[in-house]
Amino acid sequence: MTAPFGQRLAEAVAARGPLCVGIDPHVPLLQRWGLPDAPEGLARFTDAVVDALAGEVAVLKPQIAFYERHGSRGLAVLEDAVARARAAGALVLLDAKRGDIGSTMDAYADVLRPDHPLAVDALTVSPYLGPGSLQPAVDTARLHGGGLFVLARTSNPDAGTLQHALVGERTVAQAVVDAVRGWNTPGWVVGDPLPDLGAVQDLSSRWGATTGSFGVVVGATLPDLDVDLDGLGGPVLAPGLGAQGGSAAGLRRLFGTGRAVVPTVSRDVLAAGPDPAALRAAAARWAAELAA
Ligand SMILES: O=C(O)c1cc(=O)[nH]c(=O)n1[C@@H]1O[C@H](COP(=O)(O)O)[C@@H](O)[C@H]1O
Repeated sequence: MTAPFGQRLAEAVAARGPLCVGIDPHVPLLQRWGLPDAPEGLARFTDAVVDALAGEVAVLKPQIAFYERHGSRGLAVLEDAVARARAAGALVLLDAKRGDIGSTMDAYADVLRPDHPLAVDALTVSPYLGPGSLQPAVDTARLHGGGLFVLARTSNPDAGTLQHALVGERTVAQAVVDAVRGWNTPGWVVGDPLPDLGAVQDLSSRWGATTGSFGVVVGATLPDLDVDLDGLGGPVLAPGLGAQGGSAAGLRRLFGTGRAVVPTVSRDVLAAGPDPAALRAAAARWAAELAA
């Protein structure tokens, strides 16, 4: 029986630090590496990143869009890379931002099953259809020790247009965070009143044996933290470092040092390749800056 994702993530972070490196084979990056924008180029890029970093960082986050654009051959590259990354000890968070009505969501969530061809440890999901639409993914994650990261306050400049909108007295972003807080609380189901904060405070938001398997995405680019993450009970994925302008100092200002934050960088590390030592050095630089 696989241990819950939150526990496995906390262990990986204790062993390797919290940095996640995104695998985003952009066309400009392929060109920079001298590779063709074709499945062969994609495979060489992905293999180099996995070989250099899967034994080093806690989490690798391949973005599925860059593989889908090469059709079935691109997906075959991704399947192979995911299996090799996990075998080398990295947790794989598939960045696919899935979200749909329950029956379809159920099928999307199958990627968290161990017998899926693309079996991963965790998946990014979108709550646009309502947090309740994600319940099948929550159930699958619970059954198979998988994790979910739900988009709450994303890193893009336009994010506040919808995420700051009010539902009742809360922002949309806060409603998403509160739903995830519920998923990290034993026995809570969508539709129940929100758990009393006191009841979840012992579910630490810091790294540890009680780190929950359900996390939120909050961009490292935000000027201020405008959602209340207290009692979340799970990890925060923080993208937007480097290429989008986010910095280690900004991350500390947003989250302090007490939260279970997984900072994630793609282009700013990948641009250092294809030399494996240079890729490792770029990841190590971010890890050191974030730890400072
Ligand atoms: O879910 C994500 O990973 C994500 C959420 C978000 O709010 N912003 C964001 O940039 N991302 C992803 O994180 C990666 C960021 O890449 P870089 O800007 O190159 O570090 C991309 O794959 C984005 O799709």
